Amino acid sequence: MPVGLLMVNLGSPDAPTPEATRRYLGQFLHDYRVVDTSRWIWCPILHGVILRIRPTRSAKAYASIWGEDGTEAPLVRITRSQVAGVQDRLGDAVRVETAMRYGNPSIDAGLEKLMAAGCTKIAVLPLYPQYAGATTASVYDGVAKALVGKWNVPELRFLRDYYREPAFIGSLANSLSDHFGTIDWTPDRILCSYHGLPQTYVDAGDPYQDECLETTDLLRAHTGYSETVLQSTFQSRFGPKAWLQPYTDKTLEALPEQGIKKVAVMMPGFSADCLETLEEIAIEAEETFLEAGGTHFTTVPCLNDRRDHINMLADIARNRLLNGWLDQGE
Ligand SMILES: C=CC1=C(C)c2cc3[nH]c(cc4nc(cc5[nH]c(cc1n2)c(C)c5CCC(=O)O)C(CCC(=O)O)=C4C)c(C)c3C=C
Ligand SMILES: [Fe+2]
Ligand SMILES: [Fe+2]
Repeated sequence: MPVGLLMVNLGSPDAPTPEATRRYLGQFLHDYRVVDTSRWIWCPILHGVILRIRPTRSAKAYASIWGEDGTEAPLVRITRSQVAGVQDRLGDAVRVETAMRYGNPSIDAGLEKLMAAGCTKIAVLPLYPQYAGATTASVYDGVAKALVGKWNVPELRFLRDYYREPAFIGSLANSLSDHFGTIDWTPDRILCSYHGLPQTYVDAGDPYQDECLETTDLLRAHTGYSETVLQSTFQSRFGPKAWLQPYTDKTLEALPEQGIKKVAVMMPGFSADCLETLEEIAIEAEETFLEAGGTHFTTVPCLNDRRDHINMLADIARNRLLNGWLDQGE
């Protein structure tokens, strides 16, 4: 019997339409790990305002980045490619499946496939380098929920984070130098832009901010870039509360005034390109920076299906999740 590996990312709408985006956002924004406000307060806001307005706006943004073939969102397509690469490296003893925390292919469907293939041991690899309650822990919840009511639950292992892996930091550094090989100018500043989180979540004990800042420290140590050149910022603010700072958009607006006119943005918290990297940064943030007086802007692609990234994911699956399981002749 093979052992199972479920690789999980956040998820996207099934299509870049307001209806599909409403379904996806409705599932996403009902997750307590994502929005912890009392449902007496949150549900009227969510159903009465957000799910009426945001799906149309978000669907337009999704349409601007949806692939040429139009079948799947970039995040889902890239995750499938990562899964195929990891499957290739791990061989037949491991059955690897793709899952999304929200939308499709769902965690329920991924686990069903693995169990139907006879996997009684399943490892879960959330594709988030840094832990956050809103992402990694939510995957734990999604897996637990999918097993409610099952008589025969598999043996389970989860990966919590992998930002400290030298091969992860090495892949980020390689992706940066590969990308710089494609442009004919040198950035004055490189932003490491991480998805934000409400400040209250971090105050309550979420270690996400520390793990992001440590990722940038490790990358500085690896590349030799100074604190002034390689800087951490936080993007994708949602709602009126304070989120982790400095904000990426505000930083980009302010940099040209300080004489910093050539900027590169990389996103070491995203394992695959998605709406937040391809639209918010590569389209919106570039526009913000150039309008504020910047002259050169470039977005470094996420690690996606780069060979060093896939090798790293296969290695951490083998060494930190599947260790011991593969030797048992299962
Ligand atoms: C990488 C880590 C992520 C964290 C941490 C995270 C927290 C978080 N996100 C929202 C709200 C939204 N995020 C949205 C998209 C989105 N978020 C992540 C990753 C993290 N989110 C990814 C990879 C994506 C892209 C999905 C895609 O289909 O490409 C969206 C939806 C898009 C939109 O309408 O703008 C929302 C909403 C909150 C509230 C939160 C922390 C509490
Ligand atoms: Fe609701
Ligand atoms: Fe998000």
